[in-house]
Amino acid sequence: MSDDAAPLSVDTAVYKTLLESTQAIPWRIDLQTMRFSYIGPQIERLLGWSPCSWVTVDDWVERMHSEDRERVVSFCIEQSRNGIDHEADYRALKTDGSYVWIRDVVHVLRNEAGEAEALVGFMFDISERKKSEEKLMRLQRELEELSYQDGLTGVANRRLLDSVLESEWASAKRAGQALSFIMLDIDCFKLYNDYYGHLAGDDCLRRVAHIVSTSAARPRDLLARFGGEEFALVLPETDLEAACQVAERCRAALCDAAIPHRASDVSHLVTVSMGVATATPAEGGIPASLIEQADRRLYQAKQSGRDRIVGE
Ligand SMILES: Nc1nc2c(ncn2[C@@H]2O[C@H](COP(=O)(O)OP(=O)(O)OP(=O)(O)O)[C@@H](O)[C@H]2O)c(=O)[nH]1
Repeated sequence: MSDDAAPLSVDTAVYKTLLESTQAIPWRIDLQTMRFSYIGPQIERLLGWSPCSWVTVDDWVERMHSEDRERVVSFCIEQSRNGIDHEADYRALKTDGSYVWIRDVVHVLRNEAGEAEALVGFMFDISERKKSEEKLMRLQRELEELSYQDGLTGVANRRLLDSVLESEWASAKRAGQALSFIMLDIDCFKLYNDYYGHLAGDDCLRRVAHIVSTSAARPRDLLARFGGEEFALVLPETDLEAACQVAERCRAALCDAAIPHRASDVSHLVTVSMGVATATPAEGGIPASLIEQADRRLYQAKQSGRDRIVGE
């Protein structure tokens, strides 16, 4: 601006016009009476409530989603009492019963003596932003789930198995309880692929995964694809005898499913071999030792003819 420019005339009407032409909705609350001394007319376009229906702070509180109310109101009261500018996100009720996400940006106004005398603020409609945030969070969750899932069978993958085994090992150690692990391998699966084709092999893997998952049904039991045609079951708070019973259930369920395997050396149906191991984790032990033991027993099951369970 040049030195000889005319001074700007400060006109309340100009400010009012400016304020009321923004997307954001301005408001003012007198701290002594806790009443609205002003609210922009835009509020009616956004929520449906006419400006004259915003009388006291209770109108603001009552038109807030009940799930947000306690958090937002206590936060805003606390900040206002301490004379701190603040922001709060909440869902505001519309006259049609739906809700709009609002971000309220609040500034504490003080008198000349420095005492807080009013709150002024702007309400911003952040519904679109919230929708994008929620979508992003949903995508993130899906991505997380996918990164722990075996793409072919839909059961947990090796990564999730390792992390669950680690945490179950720690909790078994704390509680002094048994933790069991079953390693399960489909018999003569190479011959299955050779005979029926790789796609049928994939389908067989999916069916076996489903059957085994229904045989170990406690909430903390975990079935994972260990790799190739091998699956693993983590069974917390389960001793060897109970784990062998779970293994037996898997075998019986597979037998009931009667998936043909004409090329098998063992049977005319798909069969599995299993190695079962149990530990009561102690100081110094590691989860990998449980996998190794189950793997050794699985090898014994294969060596001694397949279609069997070795648990000791
Ligand atoms: N269809 C399909 N086959 C797979 C997959 N992953 C591994 N395999 C096959 O599984 C077969 C495993 O063969 P082997 O390790 O020789 O074991 P096996 O033929 O089951 O013999 P035993 O375990 O000794 O009874 C191989 O032919 C792999 O190609 C998969 O995702 N889909």
